[in-house]
Amino acid sequence: MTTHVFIDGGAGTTGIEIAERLAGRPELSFITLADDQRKDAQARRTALNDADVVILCLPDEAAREAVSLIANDRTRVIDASTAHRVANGWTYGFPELEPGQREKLAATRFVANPGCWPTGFLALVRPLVLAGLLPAEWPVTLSGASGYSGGGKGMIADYEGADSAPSAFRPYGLTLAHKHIPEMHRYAGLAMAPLFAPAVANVYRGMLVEVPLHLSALPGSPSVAAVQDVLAAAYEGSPIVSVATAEESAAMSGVAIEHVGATDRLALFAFGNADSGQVRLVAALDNLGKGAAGAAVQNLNILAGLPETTGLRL
Ligand SMILES: NC(=O)C1=CN([C@@H]2O[C@H](COP(=O)(O)OP(=O)(O)OC[C@H]3O[C@@H](n4cnc5c(N)ncnc54)[C@H](OP(=O)(O)O)[C@@H]3O)[C@@H](O)[C@H]2O)C=CC1
Ligand SMILES: CC(=O)N[C@@H](CCC(=O)OP(=O)(O)O)C(=O)O
Repeated sequence: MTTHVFIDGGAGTTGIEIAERLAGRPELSFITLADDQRKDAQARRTALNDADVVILCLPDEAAREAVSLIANDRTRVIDASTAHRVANGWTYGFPELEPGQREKLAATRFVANPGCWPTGFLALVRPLVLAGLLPAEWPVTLSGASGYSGGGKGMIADYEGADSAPSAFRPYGLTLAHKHIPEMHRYAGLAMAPLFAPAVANVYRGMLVEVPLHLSALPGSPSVAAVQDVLAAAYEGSPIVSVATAEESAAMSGVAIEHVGATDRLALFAFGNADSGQVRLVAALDNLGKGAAGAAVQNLNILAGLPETTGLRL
């Protein structure tokens, strides 16, 4: 059976990446709009209602509008924006979040694709909370750097425009109220919202997310090896998420923002020091891969009952 797919916002950075991943898949057919129709509400309404699955690659307001234009009880939605990530009636599109999440996604009509930063953060922190190694009450901080394509067409123009003079490394989110905090707070299962210190780097794509922890101050003073074991067990057998072994991490002198390249992989590390009882948890991903388009395609596969990695760049 053919699944009819409409990518609303298909001319944008994430939409183009998704279309590239879906091209040539015989089990899918695509509804497309001419360039002069892609922001026309009537044309979008028709496409949104004709599709079996729509993937929204739009600013938040346009994503909310798209959902309001759906007037049937059949079309399923994968929203790449921030609009519905903590909204009632939506299922968070991170299948690796915890046991059972994949099954919830397979059964839902409305999927909220995670933000790129939360993807790295939740992959590192959620298993530790579930295992009881990190108490829910613990104050957690994350920092990191993103490629500038994370800011979509607008930020790409800022970095690549003829008159632009981009900074090599630029911390932002300085009001400590970044739009990704609510989803990180909720889905990590933390009592306190994490303190988030993001930065944008002068590279097109790629992302590093880091969570430092004083293990010696945690209840029971868990070892670096215990952290490593929990992460390895959480993603054992995953074709997408990898956890470097202690030996692999010990042999590394750094992690590049380009570590996974333009793929849909998510690579996790626990760099620790047993003497100091400290660990730096690091996630490396492509903000446009597992951070956006790869996750949307993974979710589409789950909704359609297809092998989860079909079309992914691994
Ligand atoms: N870039 C990333 O790394 C990630 C992005 N996301 C999210 O995905 C969504 C898309 O982001 P991104 O692709 O980066 O953004 P872009 O700015 O690159 O693309 C957005 C697209 O939406 C189009 N658009 C805007 N308003 C409307 C409308 N009313 N009707 C139809 N089309 C419209 C734009 O048109 P036009 O071309 O004319 O401007 C553009 O093509 C956002 O919500 C973003 O936050 C999520 C995770 C990561
Ligand atoms: C570098 C940069 O600006 N990145 C974006 C996040 C991109 C992303 O994850 O998209 P959503 O906006 O859909 O969550 C930001 O921090 O707002």
